[in-house]
Amino acid sequence: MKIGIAADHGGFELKETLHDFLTNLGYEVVDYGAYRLDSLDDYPDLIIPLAQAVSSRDVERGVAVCGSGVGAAIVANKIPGVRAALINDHFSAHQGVEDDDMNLICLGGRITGNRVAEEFVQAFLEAKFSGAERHLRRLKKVIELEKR
Ligand SMILES: O=C(CO)[C@H](O)[C@H](O)COP(=O)(O)O
Repeated sequence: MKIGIAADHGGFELKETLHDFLTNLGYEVVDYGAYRLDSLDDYPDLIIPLAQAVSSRDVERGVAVCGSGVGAAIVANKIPGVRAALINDHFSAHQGVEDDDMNLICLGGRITGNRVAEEFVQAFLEAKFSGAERHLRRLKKVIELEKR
């Protein structure tokens, strides 16, 4: 599975940790930056290219990190086809995929510790959309909203 990853300075160190973690698990990781710690970088400049890659299916899923994960989630969800969520618990990391077909996970580099973040990301990547009729019905309504 090809995974995209991106972070601003608030998430840079966690992104580097997750990049190594995912590579060691055998995922192909595409890094959309930042490529160095720069306290003046702006999360939209890093997260938008990642979200576009998820939307165009250049990568199958995305991992976005900023200081809180909030800005990353806000901007990623502006890109049609992206279903992003800020994740702070293990249940939502997989349930968001199983029920809602979440395709981009957002994390707070200033909130979530490295090992916990690794567990969240692994749960996210190993989860699959259930395809249950009620979830498909709701997903179709979300997709319809994007077309308005
Ligand atoms: O979490 C974030 C957005 O949601 C940013 O990483 C955070 O706002 C950056 O703050 P600063 O420029 O003060 O380091």
